[in-house]
Amino acid sequence: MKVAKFGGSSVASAEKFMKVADIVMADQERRIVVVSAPGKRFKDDVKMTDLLIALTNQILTGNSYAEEFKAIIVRYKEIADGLKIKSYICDEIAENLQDIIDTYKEDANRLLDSVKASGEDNNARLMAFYLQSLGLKAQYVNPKEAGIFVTDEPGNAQVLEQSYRELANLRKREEILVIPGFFGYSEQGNIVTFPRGGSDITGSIVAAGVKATMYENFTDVDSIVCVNPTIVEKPKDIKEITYREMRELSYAGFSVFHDEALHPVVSQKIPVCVKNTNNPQAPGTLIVAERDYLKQQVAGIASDEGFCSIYVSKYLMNREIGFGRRLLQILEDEEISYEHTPSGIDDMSIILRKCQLTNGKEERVLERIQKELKVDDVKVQYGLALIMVVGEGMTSSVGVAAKATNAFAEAGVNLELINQGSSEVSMMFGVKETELNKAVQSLYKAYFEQPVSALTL
Ligand SMILES: Nc1ncnc2c1ncn2[C@@H]1O[C@H](COP(=O)(O)OP(=O)(O)O)[C@@H](O)[C@H]1O
Ligand SMILES: N[C@@H](CC(=O)OP(=O)(O)O)C(=O)O
Repeated sequence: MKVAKFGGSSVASAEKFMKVADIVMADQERRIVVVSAPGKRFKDDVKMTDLLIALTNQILTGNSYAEEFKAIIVRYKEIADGLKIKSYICDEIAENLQDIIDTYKEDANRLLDSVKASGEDNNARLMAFYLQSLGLKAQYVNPKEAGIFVTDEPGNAQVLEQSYRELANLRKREEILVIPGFFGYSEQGNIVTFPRGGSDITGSIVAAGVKATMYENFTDVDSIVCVNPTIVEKPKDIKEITYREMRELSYAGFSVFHDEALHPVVSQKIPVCVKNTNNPQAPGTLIVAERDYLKQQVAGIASDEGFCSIYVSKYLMNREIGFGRRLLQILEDEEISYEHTPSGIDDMSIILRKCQLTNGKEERVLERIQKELKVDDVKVQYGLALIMVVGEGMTSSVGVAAKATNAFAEAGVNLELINQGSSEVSMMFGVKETELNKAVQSLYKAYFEQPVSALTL
């Protein structure tokens, strides 16, 4: 049994729905289909989830939401009309959305989560209806009925273990089951969404629950490529990659697959295959437990902008017991999450996304660090980009790090920070945002265009 998840780009229009149906019909093993809300049809299009967020904002600010509501229904209607399926389904979608608004309009968090979830929910109903219209024995299954139970944190759900037991029952069902991605139900009975891009997570949970032989993740590219394709032209495809490598790369910038979508399938070693809805014959990228890394130690180079660093220095910091804890406590008090904390004898830096320091948090944090920790210096440096070089073979190989530093030197890029050691499969580098492209291009050349020369220990 295979679980096939179709991302927003694969269900964005009637034409894409038809491709999905062909893919489902081409393999009898594809028994469970997980769908996202309609995504972008062209570069500047707006995803359904963003339309739904805009609708919620209008409601919460007390403004008229008629226009936003209409735009949502029009998107579904265009799909339904293109598929020549009965238009009453769109009336049902409109009623369902209005019900959600009326029920939750006094509770901002619940309203937002329920409205966002309706994007996938209504799309799954539409998909099931379409597959039925083609004569397939297909059935929409709500996540509550399927048994997807999650923590009660709006917009940030995590799966509860009991879900896997419940989901196992789906194996007995004979129909093609269509499940909406992106949300589950809390034990309190609330609809709760995963973080953005979370339909990948639903697909993985369902695959683990039914003990699928394969989790197929359909998107709009033939395979995952080893570096951001907007920085390097036509980079190499990744044919095979391990769960650990993929998680690191996803977290550090490969937005094609959600980093939290690996954990559920890892313990059962269910292979994940990322494939193209527009070219399903292409083999795609296989994500597995182990790979032969001797031929290619580095699997990929991920990068992302928008970071900053809080630099703190104090003479004899190393001897001050509890300094690190008190520093991080200040961040915790402000609900700031950080990424890395490289440190020296008298210095420590905290690397975080710059969006974490908005709404006066920067001023408050700096003041408290200065006052409570009596530091010699504290400052924030903006414009930082992080690059993550990831590969299973790296820690057991000589010369992999040297290749990176040589590549930075050749590109004339100054390294702001290096962090290696905590992770067995990655090395992290910080550079100025303005130097990011040069740095990544040079690293790509070093790791993917030159013959493997590192010695294996
Ligand atoms: N390393 C990468 N390899 C392939 N695609 C990538 C990579 N990094 C980012 N992407 C982008 O991810 C997109 C697919 O992800 P996403 O838009 O979330 O798809 P979906 O709508 O199917 O969920 C691709 O179109 C591509 O632009
Ligand atoms: N629709 C949600 C969830 C999701 O996974 O979407 P996509 O498959 O388009 O990444 C979002 O936009 O975040």
